[in-house]
Amino acid sequence: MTELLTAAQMRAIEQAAIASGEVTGLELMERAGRGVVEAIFEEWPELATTSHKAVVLCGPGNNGGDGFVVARLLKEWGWEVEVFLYGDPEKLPPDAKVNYERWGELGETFAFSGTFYHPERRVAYPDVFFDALFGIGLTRPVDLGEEYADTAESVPGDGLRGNLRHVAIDIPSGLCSDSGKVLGAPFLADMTVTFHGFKHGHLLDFGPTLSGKVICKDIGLPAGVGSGAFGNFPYSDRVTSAFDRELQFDQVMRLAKTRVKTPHDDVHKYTHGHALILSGGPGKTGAARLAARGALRIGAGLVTVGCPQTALWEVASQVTAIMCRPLDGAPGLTEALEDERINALCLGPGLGLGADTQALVLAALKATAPRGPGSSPGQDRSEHNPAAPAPEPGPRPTSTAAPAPEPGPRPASTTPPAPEPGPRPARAVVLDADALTRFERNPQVLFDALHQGCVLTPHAGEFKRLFPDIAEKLDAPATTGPAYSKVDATREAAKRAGCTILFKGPDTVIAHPSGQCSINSSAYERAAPWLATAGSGDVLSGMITGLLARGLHPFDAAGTAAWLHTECALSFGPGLIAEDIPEELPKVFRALGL
Ligand SMILES: NC(=O)C1=CN([C@@H]2O[C@H](COP(=O)(O)OP(=O)(O)OC[C@H]3O[C@@H](n4cnc5c(N)ncnc54)[C@H](O)[C@@H]3O)[C@@H](O)[C@H]2O)[C@@H](O)CC1
Ligand SMILES: Nc1ncnc2c1ncn2[C@@H]1O[C@H](COP(=O)(O)OP(=O)(O)O)[C@@H](O)[C@H]1O
Ligand SMILES: [K+]
Repeated sequence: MTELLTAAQMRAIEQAAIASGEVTGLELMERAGRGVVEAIFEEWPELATTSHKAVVLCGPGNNGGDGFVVARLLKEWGWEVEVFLYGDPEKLPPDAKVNYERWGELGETFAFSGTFYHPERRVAYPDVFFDALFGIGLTRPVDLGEEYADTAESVPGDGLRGNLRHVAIDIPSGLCSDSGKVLGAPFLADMTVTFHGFKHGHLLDFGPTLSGKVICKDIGLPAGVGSGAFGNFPYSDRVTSAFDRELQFDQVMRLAKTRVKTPHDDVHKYTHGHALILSGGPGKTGAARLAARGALRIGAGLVTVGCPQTALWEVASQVTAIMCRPLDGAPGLTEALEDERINALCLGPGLGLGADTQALVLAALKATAPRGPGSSPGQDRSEHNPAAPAPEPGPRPTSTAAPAPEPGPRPASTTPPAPEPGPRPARAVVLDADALTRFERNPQVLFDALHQGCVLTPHAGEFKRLFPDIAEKLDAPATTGPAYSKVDATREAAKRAGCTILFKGPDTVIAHPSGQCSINSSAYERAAPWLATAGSGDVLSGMITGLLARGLHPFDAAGTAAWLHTECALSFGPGLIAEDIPEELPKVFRALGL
């Protein structure tokens, strides 16, 4: 599992390292520049063999300083290098100034004021264009004139680029490192070389589109924000992601191994939980059937579709391993839930927007709310307190399988596993689609009934209906950096709702009211745009429900299901329809060695 950094966290880590006396800012800058050169030679080995040409556009801060280091190293390697500086050399911060001067012993720096034209310009057709304009210090929109915009934004293959490779240092200029939003004219990179850790902005929103491919170079800072040596941020401030397919032996993998597979011989189906998926009426049962298939394939011991009597034959004629039962309205649901073995519910897909849906949701939440002192609905709606210690793992529900022993050795992780964000009640509920939209007029009614065993899975439209003020902040065009991000929005929503929220999209963000947060990125090597197909969200809801039935904590269930959902899409490939997702799970499990 990779930990992602905000600009402020990156600065705090750097400053702590510098203050400790172990490293200087100048050394870090040298390593950063060296990392960029290494990365381009690794990516394009042909660049390392013969002399090539580069243009480096440096900005007024330390990102510009990295650019001067790159210029010097390439010149020493025998390249022709042309350097432009946007800003006043006298005002460069100290480390950048030193590197400006070091470069000055090898070559000239041309002032960039909106044009790359210069009478003495020598490098007519560069092989690499380096963007060292702005990094994590971008505070306002980039506006450097049309010539810059043309150079920065030209799309690969449009004839302007030819063999010219665009390389962004740390983060493409114009991309907000915390939110992935665009501030002014953005730089469109073929490759971005970042340092120490990926930034939120590499994964969110426009981040993947603008970054091209992100390579992270170690610059000798202490490993991982969770290491405790420096940047010892509380869990409530951390964001993790398993976006790199080679990082499979991470927390997601461990969870999948220990919880999806149970290595005991004496288990029976009820030890794997019983999921109940509620369906809409005749002609509207497909979504619930998709969810049910997801729940069963991911490992729930039993899955029942509860539907109105009028839809019973429609459901019964199309399911086999999945059971179905008539279940009319809230009284019917309350009665069904007298069977305490039902430990996970899913409401929303195909449920419709009638009054019944609201009553069903409220009945489900009432019947599943944890009982006993200190466990009333909304108990997780705690105030965000970065100084608070990480929450202790809570007890597991008794009706589920005992956790399996840790799997065998795994590659060294940069961080210790995160503690679980508080206890979960014995019964958990996933609310999706119509179960969310039904509360558009009065979300507070829903929030008052939610409890910490719930997971809400809105897409952007549903999110806006429940959290219009938060969505407005998120959707507002960025005017300053760091801008409000999908991570900020999902965390704020989770705190307000008092439960786990999985905010869907290619950059799915999962947040718990404690602040714990992860991003399931379907970008870069995990890009699977064919997941945007009717019903794929229904399957995801079912997969989360299945993992909840297996006893996972809502935050873990949501993250693990989202990750597996993307894995299924990658494994199947283009042409996928929602029905294919659950059917691909066995193959994905096998590939994971389960
Ligand atoms: N501090 C360190 O020790 C290290 C920093 N490194 C580099 O330093 C970068 C961060 O440096 P800085 O904090 O100096 O920030 P940046 O270099 O990203 O930019 C900050 C400067 O740009 C100006 N600025 C911001 N947005 C602007 C806009 N739209 N138009 C015009 N000017 C604008 C600011 O006023 C400030 O002068 C990182 O991204 C990384 O590349 C690396 O060398 C690693 C070590
Ligand atoms: N471009 C994309 N790349 C990867 N996954 C995507 C993309 N767009 C949407 N998804 C995922 O596809 C699913 C769609 O869910 P949803 O919008 O609820 O659709 P439906 O209601 O048809 O089931 C979500 O899991 C979402 O994260
Ligand atoms: K940059």
